[in-house]
Amino acid sequence: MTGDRVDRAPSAVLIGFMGAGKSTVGRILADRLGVDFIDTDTEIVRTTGRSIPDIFTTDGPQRFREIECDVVLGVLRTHRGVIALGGGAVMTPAIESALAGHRVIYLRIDADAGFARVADSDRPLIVGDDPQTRYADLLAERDATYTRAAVFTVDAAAGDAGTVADEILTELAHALVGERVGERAVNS
Ligand SMILES: Nc1ncnc2c1ncn2[C@@H]1O[C@H](COP(=O)(O)OP(=O)(O)OP(=O)(O)O)[C@@H](O)[C@H]1O
Ligand SMILES: O=C(O)C1=C[C@@H](O)[C@@H](O)[C@H](O)C1
Ligand SMILES: [Mg+2]
Repeated sequence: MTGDRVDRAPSAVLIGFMGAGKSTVGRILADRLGVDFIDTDTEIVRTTGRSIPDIFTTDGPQRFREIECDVVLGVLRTHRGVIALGGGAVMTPAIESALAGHRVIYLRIDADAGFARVADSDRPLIVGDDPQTRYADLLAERDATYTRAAVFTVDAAAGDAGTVADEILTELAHALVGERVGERAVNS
């Protein structure tokens, strides 16, 4: 990354499956870095004036992904703080491509721990018959994409949300040193 790139990029982008803690940890991370936090799911609700379950059930998953893509690409262009992406955002190829070169962090959760965190929620992809199997299948389908899109992976069940945020801070410090070394090599 050049110096200009670092100045204009978000500080960090959190990705991972439903319940990994992107929204919760992202807010703490932003606070500790002293930067703003934005959650693209919240941004979708704010800009459409509708709930995510409503968009999914009324307009369908494809329309949700189109809205999500517009929101995420816009946020990546303009936000300088920490960004938490919706759990399925990276599965849209245009979003995965747009993440290249950013400090993308995969919060990895296993299926049992992750499902326990979201079982009582209204997340539209885990309603209906046998949501636990659906959760595990979808996570297995997506894991390789999350891993590929990320600069590093953090265990989302390493401790409470503050502990996970601290893990990320440690890894980010290493990544930043790598970026600075890369910059010096480019500029020398
Ligand atoms: N490290 C943690 N330990 C225990 N519980 C956690 C941890 N991180 C998050 N949680 C809890 O798990 C639940 C889901 O967290 P959160 O909404 O942040 O996940 P998410 O990754 O943003 O999910 P989604 O993709 O659906 O937006 C919340 O109740 C949150 O308090
Ligand atoms: O994993 C997913 O596909 C989703 C996760 C949530 O963050 C929301 O973006 C929505 O419920 C879809
Ligand atoms: Mg979230």
